[in-house]
Amino acid sequence: MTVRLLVASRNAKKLVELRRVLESEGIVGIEPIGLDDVPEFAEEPEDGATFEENALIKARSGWKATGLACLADDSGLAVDALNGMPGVLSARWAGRHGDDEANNALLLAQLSDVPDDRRGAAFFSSCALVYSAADPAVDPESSTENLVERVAEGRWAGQVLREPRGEGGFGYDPLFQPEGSGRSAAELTPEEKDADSHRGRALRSLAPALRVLVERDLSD
Ligand SMILES: O=P(O)(O)OP(=O)(O)OP(=O)(O)OC[C@H]1O[C@@H](n2cnc3c(O)ncnc32)[C@H](O)[C@@H]1O
Ligand SMILES: [Mg+2]
Repeated sequence: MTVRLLVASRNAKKLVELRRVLESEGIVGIEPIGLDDVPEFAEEPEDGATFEENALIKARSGWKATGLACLADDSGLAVDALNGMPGVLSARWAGRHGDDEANNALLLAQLSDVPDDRRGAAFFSSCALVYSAADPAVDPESSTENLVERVAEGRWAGQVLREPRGEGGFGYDPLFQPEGSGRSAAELTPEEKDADSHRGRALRSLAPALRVLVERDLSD
C-alpha cells in the first residue's frame, strides 16, 4: 500500500527537484502526485510575509481541496545588497510571474555597481507538509481537525555573479555561485545541486515526518 502525496507546485522544474529529492531519500510507501493529477481547485494567493507562511498556505490549500497529504515548497533568493530582496517576491521580481530571464536581467542591473565583496546572497526554501491525523473512516466530521503541519527550512549561501553561467537548474541558478564552488548553480549536476541546495536540505529535514505519515497510514 502507498500513501499518495500531493506535491503542490506549478513550477515544473521545481517539481522535478522535489520529486528527485523525495526519491533519493528512498521513503518506501509514498507515491508523489502533481496538481495535474487531481481535479483543479482554486489556489490561494501566496501573500505571506515569509517563505514559511507561503509554504503553509500552499500545503494547506492542497490538503483542503483534496484531502490528500500535501507537500509544498516556497523559496527564493535573498540578496544582502538588496536588504534580503527579492525574497518572497523572487518568482515575480521583474513583474511577470515565472519570467526567469527578466528576473535575472533586473537583478543584474540592480547590482551593477555593487562590488564583488558585497554580492553575498542566499537561497531559502521552506517545505511544508500538511495532512489530517483524523481517520475519516471513523469520524467523518473530524477531517478538518487534527491537522498535522510540519515545516523545515534550508539555506544555501553564495554570491551573485556578474553574468549568467550554465544551462541547468532554473530561476536565478545561472547567477548564483554557491560558497566554496567555482561554478554557478546552473553548472552543477542535479545531484550536486540537491546535495547542497536550500530545497534539498529543507526536504531532507522533512523525511522523518514523511516516514511517520507512511507508518501511520500502514498501521490503520
Ligand atoms: O509556488 P510554486 O507553484 O511552487 O512555484 P513558483 O515558481 O511560484 O515558486 P515560489 O513561489 O516558491 O517562488 C520561487 C522563486 O524563487 C526562485 N528560486 C527558488 N528556488 C530556486 C532555485 O533552486 N534556483 C533558482 N531560483 C530559485 C525562482 O525564481 C522561483 O520562481
Ligand atoms: Mg509561487
